[in-house]
Amino acid sequence: MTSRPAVVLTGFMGSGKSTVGRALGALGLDFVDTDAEIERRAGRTIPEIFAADGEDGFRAIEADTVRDVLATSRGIVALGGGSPTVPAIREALTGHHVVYLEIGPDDGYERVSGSDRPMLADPDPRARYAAILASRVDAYRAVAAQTVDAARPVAQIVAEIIEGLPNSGWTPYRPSDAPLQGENS
Ligand SMILES: Nc1ncnc2c1ncn2[C@@H]1O[C@H](COP(=O)(O)OP(=O)(O)O)[C@@H](O)[C@H]1O
Ligand SMILES: O=C(O)C1=C[C@@H](OP(=O)(O)O)[C@@H](O)[C@H](O)C1
Ligand SMILES: [Mg+2]
Repeated sequence: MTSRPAVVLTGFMGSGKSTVGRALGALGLDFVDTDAEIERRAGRTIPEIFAADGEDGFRAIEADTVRDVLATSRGIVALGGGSPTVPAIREALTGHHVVYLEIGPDDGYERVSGSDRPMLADPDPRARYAAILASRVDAYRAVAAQTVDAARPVAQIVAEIIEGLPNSGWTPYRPSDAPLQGENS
């Protein structure tokens, strides 16, 4: 049993951190989405937190929550897209198996357009999406141990992440691992 999360997912909004994290977790580990954990702790939605406390207020809650989750999770953790921009979170990510789900501005925007993500509340959300993504790419790469092309089906992304796990990492349960009846007789 590792003493850390098996996988920590980073990447921009729409790269599929929450979706891929859930799919990885379904293979046999706990899954924590730090945004969901923020909402649970605050008793407010992320748009409500941004509206009341601004982005700085949200980042402060995010820093506390992510640090706690990294210290306690032994499973799959999906971060919010802005986590690697927060110095305290970057520091806390040191030594973790961080996987960067890489998505381009067109593919990524198609997935989140029309959502209520507060960072995209702008008269030109497509341009804002591209601008924030460009400003964060270096931060994602800096924290990542593995980079995966996220513009592909979820099953392929999951398979590539499993292949990239360090030896000491989690070995997912696959039904094909189970001995066939009568195999050893
Ligand atoms: N690999 C994928 N292929 C197609 N659609 C995807 C993929 N990954 C995520 N999505 C869809 O994109 C949207 C955003 O995904 P989500 O997991 O919330 O991203 P993130 O947590 O990185 O912001 C969701 O509607 C989800 O179903
Ligand atoms: O990129 C960002 O700054 C944010 C991304 C969101 O998470 P997802 O990346 O899961 O959409 C959420 O944490 C918040 O709205 C801020
Ligand atoms: Mg998410």
